[in-house]
Amino acid sequence: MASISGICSSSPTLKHQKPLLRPTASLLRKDFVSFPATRSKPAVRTCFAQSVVREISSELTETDGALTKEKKKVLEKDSQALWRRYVDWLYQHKDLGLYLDVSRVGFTDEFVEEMEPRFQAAFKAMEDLEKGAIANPDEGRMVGHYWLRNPKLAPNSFLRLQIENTLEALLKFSDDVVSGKIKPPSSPAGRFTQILSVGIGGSALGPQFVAEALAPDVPPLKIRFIDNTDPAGIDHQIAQLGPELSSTLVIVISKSGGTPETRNGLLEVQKAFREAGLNFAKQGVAITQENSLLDNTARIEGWLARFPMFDWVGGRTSEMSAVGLLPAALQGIDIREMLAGGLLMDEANRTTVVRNNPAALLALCWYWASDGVGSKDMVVLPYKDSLLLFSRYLQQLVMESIGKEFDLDGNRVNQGLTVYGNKGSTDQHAYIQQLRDGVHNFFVTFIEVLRDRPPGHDWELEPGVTCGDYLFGMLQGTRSALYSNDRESITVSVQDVTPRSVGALIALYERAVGIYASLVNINAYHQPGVEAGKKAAGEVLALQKRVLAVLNEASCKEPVEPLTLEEVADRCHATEDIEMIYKIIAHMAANDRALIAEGSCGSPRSIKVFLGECNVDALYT
Ligand SMILES: O=P(O)(O)OC[C@H]1O[C@](O)(CO)[C@@H](O)[C@@H]1O
Repeated sequence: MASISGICSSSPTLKHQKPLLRPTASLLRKDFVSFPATRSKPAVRTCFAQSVVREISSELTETDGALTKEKKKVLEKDSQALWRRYVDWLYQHKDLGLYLDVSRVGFTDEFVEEMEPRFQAAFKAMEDLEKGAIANPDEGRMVGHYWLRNPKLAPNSFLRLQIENTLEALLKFSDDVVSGKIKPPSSPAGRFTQILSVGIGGSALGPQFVAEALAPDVPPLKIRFIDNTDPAGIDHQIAQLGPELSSTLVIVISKSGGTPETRNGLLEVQKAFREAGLNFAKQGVAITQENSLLDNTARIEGWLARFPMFDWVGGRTSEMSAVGLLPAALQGIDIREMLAGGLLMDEANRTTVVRNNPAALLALCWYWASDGVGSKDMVVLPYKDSLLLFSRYLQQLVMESIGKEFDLDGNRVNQGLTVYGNKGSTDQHAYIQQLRDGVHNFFVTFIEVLRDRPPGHDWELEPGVTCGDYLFGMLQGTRSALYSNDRESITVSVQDVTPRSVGALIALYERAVGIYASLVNINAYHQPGVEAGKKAAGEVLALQKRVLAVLNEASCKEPVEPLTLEEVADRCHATEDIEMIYKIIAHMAANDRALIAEGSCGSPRSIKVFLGECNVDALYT
């Protein structure tokens, strides 16, 4: 007898598949009648390059020496043309100290002109959204994250007061926790020292990004995250807390209040509290929609505090709601400054002049670079360690918003914009080789931070050069190297990583996503595709329960009746799910679930399986 220790058979090697041709892309182009086929970006960019090439060929008639000289002259001309483009298109927000350089994206004036009606429609849609239109038609919801930083914009005084009161309440709660006025019941520390945030997706990514970007080196409360239903990951977080569990404020975040991963995280943490003899309720905080399962649990169990997540704020745009603001405030981050940065950026994004509207400029570049169908990926490269998680945060914001099967008119479009990235210059030693020389399927967004270190801390590690100068040089060098090989890039520059600039960056991308969604005519604010995976996961767990019941029945027989996989599937009335049944059994066997299998795990057909013990009670339930 052998217990199966996992899925032993090697999975079939996936044949390399050619990327799907994009019927939708050509469809879209056809639909877009004002867009002649000649619009194609490579042609236009060649055009820009060709003017230089023409100059080269007319001048390269001399000897080798003269040729070199002429080449140099031409290169200067090229750089001057680039410089003109840089200056012409550079966007600057003076108050925020934020710059947006789109000069290394090759859109033409004609393209901008042709896109103008679409932009005006997008601006109008955004205006309506801010006034409270049902901008998420599938879910019949308003979309109000812009009101969070300017409650006066909310369409009625009830919503305005909800926002203002929540902000006041969470600031007061945070002050009381940090000052020790609100304290854990049985901690030797006498005050909360740690936060354990339990949440997933939009209920984790914003707080994670902001903590990494802005938390001081010695925050009043340190933060950790449980953002998965991986038991080993959860154990690790709890183990790392050790005795400080008694001074840990557990913030459970879930808009719906019913996300399984978050529920599991909560149950695991509550178990750890019980085992440590601690009263979870006195250390638990819920951030969720009113009357959700989580809200009701927290209310009935008498948790320390509850804060609302509003119906009209989506998970991926919730960083400036209680979801992001409470953990940030508890870490000593100035959340009013974050909101101020968001507000200033929102104001800038309300102009209907594309070249003066930073979010529209981003959307313009995305459309140009990816042909409005996601034909190229967006690589996000912040050259600053503290912005490491910005790319991961943007991944959800952009991909969950833009990745849609249908457009607003019900046409199948399979839209998307793939986002990935990590940080520079680290990634120069990982995948930038491919970006420069390999498959041309991306455009880059550099995030540049001008300030290297706080004033007074810098030093020259070689004459005239600091460590930060190297980082700067790496960014500029990579930007140039990519451009010289026809790879497009956007550069967003901020003076420093501050609550204000981070708030502005979040607001910039939230708006860019909204505008881009309008340009490609999709609903950015729902996520129907995620439901399919959740539903399928639920079905797997339901099948597992049936498998266990069948095995239990056979194992309670005298003598025990080992079953083949076919027999299990048959008795579960799930012959079509035999592969899944094999996987369920293999997974249970790998986890000491009193399951015994005979046969070779490499040949599933030979396996016979039964339970190590019979649960008589379960037979009759
Ligand atoms: O906050 P909730 O309801 O737990 O949802 C978590 C995440 O799950 C999703 O609904 C789907 O991934 C995201 O949109 C959301 O941010």
